Amino acid sequence: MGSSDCRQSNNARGAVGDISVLRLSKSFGSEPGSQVLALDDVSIDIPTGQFLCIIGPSGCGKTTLLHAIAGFERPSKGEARIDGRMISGPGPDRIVIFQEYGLYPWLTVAENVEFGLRAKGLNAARRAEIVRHYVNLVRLDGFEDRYPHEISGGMKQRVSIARALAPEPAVVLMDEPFAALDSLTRDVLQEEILRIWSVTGQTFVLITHNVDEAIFLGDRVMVMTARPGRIKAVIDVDIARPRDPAMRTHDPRFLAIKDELAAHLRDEVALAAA
Ligand SMILES: Nc1ncnc2c1ncn2[C@@H]1O[C@H](COP(=O)(O)OP(=O)(O)OP(=O)(O)O)[C@@H](O)[C@H]1O
Repeated sequence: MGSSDCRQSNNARGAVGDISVLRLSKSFGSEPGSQVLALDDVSIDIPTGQFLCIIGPSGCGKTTLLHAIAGFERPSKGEARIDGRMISGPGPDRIVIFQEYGLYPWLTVAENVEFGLRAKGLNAARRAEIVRHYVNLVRLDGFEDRYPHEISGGMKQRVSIARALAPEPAVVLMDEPFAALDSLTRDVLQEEILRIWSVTGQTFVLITHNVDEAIFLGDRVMVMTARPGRIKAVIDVDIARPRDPAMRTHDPRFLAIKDELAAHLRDEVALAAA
């Protein structure tokens, strides 16, 4: 199965991955005095195939928003929709990739990648074909029979990416997926994720604390305020693709967006710490 086949099969399922968040608020806790307003009146549309990065101070509600889109959290007010349908729980059209790899230690690389396919009613030959494709996509050929404890952290995250993508969800939600990795591995995986996104045509939403990562990856970067999380700014990353990693130090537009983001974040981090 080639990359274009993968994109075709995504389309063939009719899973387009258009997300719409409308006036969404979320509070935690039931006692009036101890309620925490995590998200306040957040609205954003994420069209099919877009790469949106979310950045904001610690505790501002980034994960809560991602979980509302994933269907793990129900909004207190407002709504989130995918392809026009109200999100009321998790579904096969969305997948979350976490910072912790979440691999099954008793399964090999190939078996971990295959795991999400078992519920799809595919025969063993078809599953093996899909596993081969995704193992190749994350460049883990030759490591199919290794167990998680036999591979590096970067490779573990590649496995978790392959496992998440293999069932071909329309939307890929990532919560600081590279935060636990050293900076070199992180740089490599950023390029890998861009390459994968460019061939699959899926909608990607990625939370990060890293301004460079947000600009390098995103079509847009959404900056959130200190809690309660609101949208402070949504900045278009109007830099052509494919993007060269060297742009992070040289490209004037990259550096201008970085300054703009840093200014927004400085204010909010100061508020969060106050
Ligand atoms: N299940 C929960 N019960 C109570 N409070 C919660 C719950 N989940 C999140 N919160 C609170 O909601 C606020 C937002 O949390 P959230 O994890 O979404 O922030 P975040 O921006 O992802 O933070 P970080 O960058 O530190 O990961 C925080 O004050 C957090 O303590």
